[in-house]
Amino acid sequence: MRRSAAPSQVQGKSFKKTRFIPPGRSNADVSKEITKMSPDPNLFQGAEQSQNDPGVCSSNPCPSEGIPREVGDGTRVDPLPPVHSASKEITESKAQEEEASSLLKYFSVVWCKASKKKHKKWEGDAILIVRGRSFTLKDLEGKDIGRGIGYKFKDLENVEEGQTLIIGGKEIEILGTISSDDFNSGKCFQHGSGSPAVPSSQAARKCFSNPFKSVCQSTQGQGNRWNDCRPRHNPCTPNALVMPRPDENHQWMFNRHCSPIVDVVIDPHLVHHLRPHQKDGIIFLYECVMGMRAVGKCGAILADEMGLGKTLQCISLIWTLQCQGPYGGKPVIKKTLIVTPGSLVNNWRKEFQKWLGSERIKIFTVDQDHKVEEFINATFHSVLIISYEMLLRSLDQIKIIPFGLLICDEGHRLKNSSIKTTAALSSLSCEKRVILTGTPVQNDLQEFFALVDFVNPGILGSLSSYRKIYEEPIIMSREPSSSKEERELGERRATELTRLTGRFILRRTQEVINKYLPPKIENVVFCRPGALQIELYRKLLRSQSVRFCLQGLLENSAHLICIGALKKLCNHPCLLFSSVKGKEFSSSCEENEERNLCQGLLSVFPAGYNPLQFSEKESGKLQVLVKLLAVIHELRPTEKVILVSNYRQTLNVLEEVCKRHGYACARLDGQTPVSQRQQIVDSFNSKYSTDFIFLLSSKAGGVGLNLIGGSHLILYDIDWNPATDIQAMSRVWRDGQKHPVHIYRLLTTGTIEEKIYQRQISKQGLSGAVVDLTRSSEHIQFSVEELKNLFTLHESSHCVTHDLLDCECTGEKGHTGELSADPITTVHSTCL
Ligand SMILES: Nc1ncnc2c1ncn2[C@@H]1O[C@H](COP(=O)(O)OP(=O)(O)OP(=O)(O)O)[C@@H](O)[C@H]1O
Ligand SMILES: [Mg+2]
Repeated sequence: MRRSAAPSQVQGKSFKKTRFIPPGRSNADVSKEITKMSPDPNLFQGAEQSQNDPGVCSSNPCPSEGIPREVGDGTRVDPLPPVHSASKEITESKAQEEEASSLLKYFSVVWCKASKKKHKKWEGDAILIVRGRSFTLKDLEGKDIGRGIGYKFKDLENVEEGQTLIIGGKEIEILGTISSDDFNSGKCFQHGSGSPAVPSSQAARKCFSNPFKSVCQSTQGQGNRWNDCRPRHNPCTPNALVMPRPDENHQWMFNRHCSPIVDVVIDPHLVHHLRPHQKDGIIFLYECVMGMRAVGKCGAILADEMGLGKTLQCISLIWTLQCQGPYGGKPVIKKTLIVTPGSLVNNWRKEFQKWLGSERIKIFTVDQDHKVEEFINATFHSVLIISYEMLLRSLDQIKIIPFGLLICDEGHRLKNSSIKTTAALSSLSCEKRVILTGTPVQNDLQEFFALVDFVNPGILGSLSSYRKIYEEPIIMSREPSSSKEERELGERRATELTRLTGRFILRRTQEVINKYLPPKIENVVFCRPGALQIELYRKLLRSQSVRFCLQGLLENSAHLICIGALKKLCNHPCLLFSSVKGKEFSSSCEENEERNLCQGLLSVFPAGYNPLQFSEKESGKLQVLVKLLAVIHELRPTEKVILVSNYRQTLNVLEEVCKRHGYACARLDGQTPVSQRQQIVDSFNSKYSTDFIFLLSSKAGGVGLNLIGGSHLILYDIDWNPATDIQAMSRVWRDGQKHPVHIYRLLTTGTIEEKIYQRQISKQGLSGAVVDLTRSSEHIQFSVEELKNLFTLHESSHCVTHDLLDCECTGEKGHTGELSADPITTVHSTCL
C-alpha cells in the first residue's frame, strides 16, 4: 500500500510559504520555511509498473487518482500523484538505494491538519519515524496517525529540528530528535508521568511559577523553628532506621512553607523486631508513598512472597507517617484505610496489637455491629480496617473521609479495572496507595496494567497507548513467527516497562526468611484408586459426553463437567453419587449435561448405596489419609494437622471421618461468618486448643491466614493453579512456627489428578513465580490432544509421574509402601 502527499503536492516540488506561529511558541524563527514533502515519482512508477503490467510503464498507474482514500488504520490519505513514464528517472544507483534503506530517524513533532489559515492550533504531539523513503506519524498513544511511502530520500534525509513540513496532509513541526534507544524502549511515548523523581521541565516550571523560598533560605531564616523540630526518635543510635531525606526537588514540590527538614526515624520499638528485608521494605514503601521515586506518583506494590511480613511493614509505615514527617516533623497522614479480604480483617487488628499494643494507635474494624458512621463520629480512631465486600456497601460514607493512605491487602483482585471493587477504590481521592500481594502480577500484561494504574494512575499512559507501546510489541516478540526486529523491539519495550514499574514494585522470595524458619519437608503421596473408583472411572471415560468432548463435538463447559466429575470421583465415589442423585430431576442445561455424563453410573454403585454411610475403603486417598492421621496422632501427639480441600462437600466427608475416628476438629470454609474466622484461627493456634485437625477450604480461607498452630498440612485435592496450593502451604510454614513442617500432597495414581500435578510442575517450571491465584480451570483452554491425555486412566502404571521423570531409581529411594494391597503406591520426595 502506498501513501502520498496532498493533491497540491503532486508536482513533487517544494514550495515556500510563511511559517505560522504555533500557540505558546517563540516566533524567533518565523522566517523559516515550510517544506512540502512529496513522494518520489520514480518510485511509484517502478512500483506500479510491476503491479499493473510488467514491462510496460503505465502513464496513469493509480486508478483512484484524485480521490482521497482511507487506509488500514482509518487514516485519510491523499491520492497518489500522477506518474510519468520516464525511464531515466527510474535509474537510481544501487549505492543510493542502500543508503536510503539504512535511513532510520525519529523525531518528536507537533502536528495539525495542513491548511492555509493564518492562525492555526497544533492538535497534538506526535512521533515522526523516517525510514528509508517512508515515514510514519504516531501519536503519543502509539497509534498511527499518518503514513507515507515513496518520498525522495534526500528530502527525508535532511529533515531536521525546527523544520516545518507538510506530509500526508498534516502540517508538522519538528521539535527535536529522538534517539533510537528512546524510541525502542518506548520512553519517548511517556508523557513525563513515568519519569524518575527528577523534576520534569513541566514539574519544575510549575514549581517556579509559584515562587517560594529555597530550602537554604528556609533553614537559615528559621533558626528557632529548626531547633524546635527534632526527630521523634534519635537518628544517631546504632540501630536507628532513618528514612531517606527528601531531595531538593521534593522540597520544592512539597515544602511550600519552607519548614525545617526533620529526620523521620522508625520507632525503635518496632525496629527491634524487624528483619533486614522488612527494613528495606519500609524504606521502599516510604519513598514510594512520599513521591520520592516518581514525580507526582505516590503508589507502591509490595509483592513479597507469602509469610514475609507485609503486614508488619505496613504497620511500621502507618505508625511512622501518622506521627512524623520530613517537613517540620508534621505528620504526613492522619487517617489510613486498610481494605482486606473478610477473613483477614481481625488478623490485621491482631497484628496492630501484636506490634504496637493497644494504646499507641486506635484501630476500628468494620463489621455487622460496627459501622463506618461510628468511625466518622469517634474521631480518635486513625485506622479503618474493612473488607472488600463491606467497602462496596459503605462506599458513600468512606468517600467523604479524607484518608491519607490506602492499603489494599491481597490486592491482586484489583487486576481487573472493570470490576466494581477496583472502580470503587479508584474513586477514592487518596493518592498514597499501596497494594499488597503474595501472588506475582506479571503474567498478564493487561492485569499488570490495571494494578499499576491503580496505584499510580496514568504512569503508563492510557490503556490504549499502553497496548500499542508495550503490550502489542511484547506479545508480538514472543510469537514464534516474529522477526528479529520485532523480537528486539519487544525485548526493549519489556525492559523499559520493567524499569518504569520496578521503581514502585518490590518482590522478595521466601528465601529471605528461610533461615528464621524450621525445616519444611514436602511429600507427594501417590495413592492407588479403590476398586469402585476404578470401575466408575472407566464408565465415565466411556460415557457419551467424554466421547463427544474428544471428538470436539461439545462446546462450552462440557469438558469442565467431565473434569469436575472425575475430580469428585478421585476424592470419594460418594461425592459423585450425591451429585448424580441430586441432578436426576433437574432441568437446567448444564445439569442435563452432567446427567448425560452420569447416566448408568448409579448402577455401578452397590444396591442401596448410602452416600452418608460411605466406606473409607472406597477411596484410595481417604484410606491413606486415615492411616496418615493415625500415625501423626500416635507419634506426634502434640502436633496438629491442617487438612485442605478446594470443595465444601469434600470437607464434609473429611469432617465425618474425623468424627468417626474421634479427632476434634475446627473448620473454616466459605460459609464461616467473617466475624468468627479470626476467633476460630486463634483458638486453633492456641497451645490450649484440643483440636487435632483444622479443616480448611483453600479457596475461601487460604489467603493471608496464619495457621502456625499446625505443623502438618495435607492437601487432599489438587488445583490447576499451583499458586492456590502454595498459598495453602504457606499458612503453616511462616514466622512463629515452632515445629518442622510436613506437607503431604495426596494424588490418585493414574488419574486426572496426576495430570493436573504434571501440568502444575511444568507451569511452575516454565513461568517460575509468574502465576495467577484467581485463574481457575474455567479459564484454561484445552486442545483435543490435551483432553485425550486428561481423559485417560493409566491402570497399568504404578505412578505415571515417576515414569515420565525417567528417574532411574528402582522404587526404594525415598519411597515407602508396597505395591500390592497397600493403597500407597509410591511416596516421592527425592525423585521429584
Ligand atoms: N519480624 C518478625 N518477627 C517475628 N514474626 C514476624 C515478623 N514479621 C512478621 N512476623 C509474623 O509472621 C507472620 C506472617 O506475616 P504476615 O501475615 O504479615 O505475612 P504476609 O507477608 O502478609 O503473607 P501473606 O501473603 O500470606 O498474607 C505473622 O504471624 C507475623 O506476625
Ligand atoms: Mg498478608
